[in-house]
Amino acid sequence: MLEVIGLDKTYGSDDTQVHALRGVDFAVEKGEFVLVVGSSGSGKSTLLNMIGLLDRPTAGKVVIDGTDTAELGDGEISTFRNRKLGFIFQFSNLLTDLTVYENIMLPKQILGSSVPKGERVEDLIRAVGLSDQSHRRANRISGGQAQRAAIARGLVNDPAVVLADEPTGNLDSVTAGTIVDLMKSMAKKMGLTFIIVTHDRHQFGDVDRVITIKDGRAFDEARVPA
Ligand SMILES: Nc1ncnc2c1ncn2[C@@H]1O[C@H](COP(=O)(O)OP(=O)(O)OP(=O)(O)O)[C@@H](O)[C@H]1O
Repeated sequence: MLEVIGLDKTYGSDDTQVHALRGVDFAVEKGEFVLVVGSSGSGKSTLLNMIGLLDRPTAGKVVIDGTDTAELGDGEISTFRNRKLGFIFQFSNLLTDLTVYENIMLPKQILGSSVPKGERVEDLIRAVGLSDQSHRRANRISGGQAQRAAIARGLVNDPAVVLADEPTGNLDSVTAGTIVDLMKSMAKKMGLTFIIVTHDRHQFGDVDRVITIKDGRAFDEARVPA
């Protein structure tokens, strides 16, 4: 489903170079629920940005659902990203003038799916527990409800891989727990592959895999060098 091969990322020019990723290799199977952890500045967001095709690596490649994304031109990348990837951020980033329903529909509209599959969207909204909020404006709902809407928006195009950067980082611990439960249940129900960057590994309980980033290198949980 996802292969990260020899991924390297260097920021800046000669005198001020930061080598953020150094030969990162791993593969994730369909349906895996994976956490990416590591101390501040270790390279987690850089890795997520490369997998999310928001930035290009200096070397190496990312293969998503059989497509070598290094081969995609700049024009093809955004369509591929909208079709294959779902994003959930720390802040829900909803458009406050739109309703919950309209926010959730946005990725579908960007993709230009000619007729919105209304019924499936309704199912999704029900599954995230927002049926009675879907016609409220996004600025009239709570932080937890906004993150539920952001999850639905991230899943609406039935992505091959869902990428989440600190999805519980802005929530109190009780609400964060409900959001973790929701992501896990949606992953199971829809057979989705999740890759989640978090500072709070324990909030997530049992997961399929934990990848630790240390100084730009990736390690499986049991093998992180001291
Ligand atoms: N756009 C950029 N330009 C230059 N350096 C950058 C850029 N983005 C990240 N870096 C540097 O790359 C390294 C890795 O940063 P990154 O944001 O990936 O770490 P992180 O593990 O996500 O950190 P945090 O947990 O604090 O968000 C850091 O040294 C950072 O300063």
